[in-house]
Amino acid sequence: MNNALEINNLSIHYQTDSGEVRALRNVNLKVPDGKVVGIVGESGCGKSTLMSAIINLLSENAIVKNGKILFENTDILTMSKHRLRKLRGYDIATVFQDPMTTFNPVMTIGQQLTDFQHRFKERNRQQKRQKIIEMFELVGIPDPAQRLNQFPHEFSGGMRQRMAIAAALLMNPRLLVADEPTTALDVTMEAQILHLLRKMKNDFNGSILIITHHLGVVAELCDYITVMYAGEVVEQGTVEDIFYRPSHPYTKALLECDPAVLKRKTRYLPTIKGRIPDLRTPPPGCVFANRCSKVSAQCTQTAPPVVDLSDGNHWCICHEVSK
Ligand SMILES: Nc1ncnc2c1ncn2[C@@H]1O[C@H](COP(=O)(O)OP(=O)(O)OP(=O)(O)O)[C@@H](O)[C@H]1O
Repeated sequence: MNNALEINNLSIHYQTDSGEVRALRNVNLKVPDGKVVGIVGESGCGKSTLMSAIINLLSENAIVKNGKILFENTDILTMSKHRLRKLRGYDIATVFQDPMTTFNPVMTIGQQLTDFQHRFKERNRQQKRQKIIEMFELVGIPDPAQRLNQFPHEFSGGMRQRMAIAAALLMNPRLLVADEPTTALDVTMEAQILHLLRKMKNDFNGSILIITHHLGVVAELCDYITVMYAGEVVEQGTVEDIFYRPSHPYTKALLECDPAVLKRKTRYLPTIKGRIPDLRTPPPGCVFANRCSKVSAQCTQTAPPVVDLSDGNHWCICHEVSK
C-alpha cells in the first residue's frame, strides 16, 4: 500500500530563553492512501507541532533537528516556496479547531469559497458557485444557494465547521489534516460533525489525519491510531489493537480515563496522576516513567526498546511489555 504521507525519525526543538524544548523526538508515522489515521495524546504531547510541521508552518523558534516528512517522495521540510503553495490547501487541506480562522469575517462565504478555487482554471464563476452548492449539500448546510451571500458570523459554530470541511474538500486534496475538529463544539454539534466526517470517509478518495485528545473521535473514525506522549510516539496500531489490545501503560491509562470508554457511570472522571516531564530536560529513560504504575529501575535509566507486537503493524516502546 502506498502512503499519502510518511514521517521518518522527526525531531523538532523550540529555542527558548530557558533552554531548548524537545517538542518532538524521533517521531515515525505513516498515513496510507485512503486510510484515516488518528493521533491522540494529552495537551503538550506535540500534536500541534507535528501538524505545523506537516504544512511547513512551524514557529520561528522551531528547529528541525532531524527527520523527513515525505509527501509524494518529496520532503515537505525542504520544499521550494512554489511547491509549498501548491501543497497547502491543494494537495493537503486543513481543518482547524476554530473554523473562524479559516474564513475572512468581512467577505461573504460565496466570494471566499469561489476564490478558494482559483487554481481550477477550467471552472468558470458559475461552475465554481455550483461546486460550492454541491459541497454544502454534501456536508448538510440547508438552503446552500441562499447562504452563499451570508458572512461567516451569520452561521453557528457547527455550521462553520461544516463549511470549513466543505472548503477543504472543494480542493479534492490527497490528504485532509483535521486538528481537533470537534473540540470547540458542544456535544450535539460534535456528534453531527463526527457523523459528517464518517460519511466523508466513505465518499472521499484521499487520506485523513486527525489530531485529537478525544479517544471517542478516533474510535469512530480511524483505521490506525498513533498514541503520543511528551513528544514521542509510544504506541501505534489499528483501532482494534489500541482499543482491544492496548499495550503501553500510557495508552491503558488514557483508555481508563475516557468517559466514552468507561462502562460504569462515575461522578468524577479518573485522571492520570502526575505531570508530563519538562521537555527542556526530558528524562534519560522512559518519558512516562514518573507516572507509570509498572515502573521499574531500568525505566528511569535507559530508553525503552521498540516492542513489535504484530509484524510491525502494532508496536509500542516499553521495558515492561513483552511480545
Ligand atoms: N513556539 C514555541 N516555543 C516554545 N515552546 C513551544 C512552542 N510551541 C510549543 N511549545 C512547547 O512544545 C511542547 C509541545 O507543544 P504542542 O503545542 O505541539 O503540543 P500539543 O499536544 O498540541 O498541546 P496542546 O493540545 O496544548 O496544543 C510543549 O511543551 C509546548 O509548551
